[in-house]
Order: sequence, then structure tokens, then C-alpha cells
Amino acid sequence: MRLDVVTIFPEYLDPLNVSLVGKARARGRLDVRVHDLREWTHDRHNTVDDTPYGGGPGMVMKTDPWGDALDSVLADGYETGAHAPAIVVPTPSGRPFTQELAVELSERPWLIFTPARYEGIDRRVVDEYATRVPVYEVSIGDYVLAGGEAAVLVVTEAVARLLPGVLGNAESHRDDSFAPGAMANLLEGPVYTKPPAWRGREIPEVLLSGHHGRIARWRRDEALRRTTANRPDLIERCPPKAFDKKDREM
Ligand SMILES: Nc1ccccc1-c1cnco1
Repeated sequence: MRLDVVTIFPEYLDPLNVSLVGKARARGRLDVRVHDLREWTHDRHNTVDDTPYGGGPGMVMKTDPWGDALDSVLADGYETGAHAPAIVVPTPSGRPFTQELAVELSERPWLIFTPARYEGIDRRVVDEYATRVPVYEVSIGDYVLAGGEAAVLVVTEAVARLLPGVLGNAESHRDDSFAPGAMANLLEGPVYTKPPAWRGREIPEVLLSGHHGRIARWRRDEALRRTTANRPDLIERCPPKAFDKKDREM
């Protein structure tokens, strides 16, 4: 997968050089290119924004720098063999970013992120490029950020970990919260590791029993408990599947 990010704060994307995404890049699973939007400005002050038509607070990001940047990134990608790009616009007014959307994005060969600052990007930029490529307007949650770069980090990590060969077997995303299966749509329950006792706190007995069926049931009960407490909407929306026969017999 190729990822391009066009931003006025390229250094904000430095975390893409470390950890899971950094390793995926080193392994050649991910080709990440970060571009400074100001490269496509031509005035002395490298201007990227202006006052909004119709008045109102804040500034709006201008059409020309974005248009020149996206034309350049698209041309470069096509010239180097990339194909089927999609533009991802982080915005508070976008569709919610979910695991399902992460899976959809992970199946695309090329994503171009356009994190905006200020009040957003002149709408004509999205309208123009939506005639050429799929455009995903995506929100990572109902809160206000100063810009979309943090959302790019979130989306990139959620997508990268789904790429083949990025997660080792030990880190399989099979048991993720929201992954399909009996625990689908349930939050993950508590986890424990050595030592067996810590400051007078012991491990739940069942986890030491070696009885896989009882352990599986305990984990599901704990997941149900946590989901009911923290995300009752997930229970209402998709009642968890019953344990299948093999679980009951274990
Ligand atoms: N608040 C923001 C400001 C600028 C660009 C994206 C966002 C955003 C994305 N998801 C939630 O908020």
C-alpha cells in the first residue's frame, strides 16, 4: 500500500517512522510519503488560507495549493505504478471511522490523506477530486481538534495493522474488539500476566484453571460486562451471538 499525506505540519507525521507503521515501512509493506502543502504555494508568505466567503470566524484553506499538490501527488503515483487512489479527508463532519471502514481502506492500494487546519478546505477541492477518485470524508470522533493530522495517525495505524504481514501471529487482530466472531461488537475484557500476585491482587482463578471452555466463557462474560458498562449502544445495535456448540462443550 502507498500512503501520501499532504499537510502544513509534516513533522506531525514523524510517528509514522516508528512502531508498527515504521516497521511496516521498513519491511516494504507500506510506502509512506509526507508532503508539505507549502511546497505548492508561490507567494512570499507561502499562504495556504484566506477569510471565508459569507464571513464568520477563522480561515479557510485555499483551493490552489491543494489542487496543485493533489495533481502532483496523483501524477507522481501514477508515474511510479501506483493505481486506484482514494482521497481520505479527516473532518469532524465526516462519516464515523470504524473498524469496518478501516478494513475497507486497508483493501485499497493507495490512500492520499488531506488533513486540514483552520475551518477546513474550500469545498470545491473535494468536489473537484470526487469526480476523479473516491473521496472518504472521515471523523475519528465527536470532538474538536486543531487539525486533521492526529486523525491521519489514527486511521493509518488502524489500517496498517490490517495489512498482510504487518502483525506477527502473536498479535493477530482476530480477537480485536469489533472483529467478527462470538465476541463481535464486544469490548475486550481485562487481561493479566505474571506475576500471579501483585500488591495483594491475585489473578482470577479461572485463568489458572487450564479449562479452555471455562476461560472462554469467563472472557466473554467479562467482555459483556465491560460493554454493558461502557458501550451499551453496541449491545442494543448488535446483540452478541450466542456461544456456539464447541464453546459449550469445552
Ligand atoms: N476536529 C477536526 C479538525 C480538523 C480536521 C479533522 C478534525 C476531526 C476529525 N475527526 C474528528 O475531528
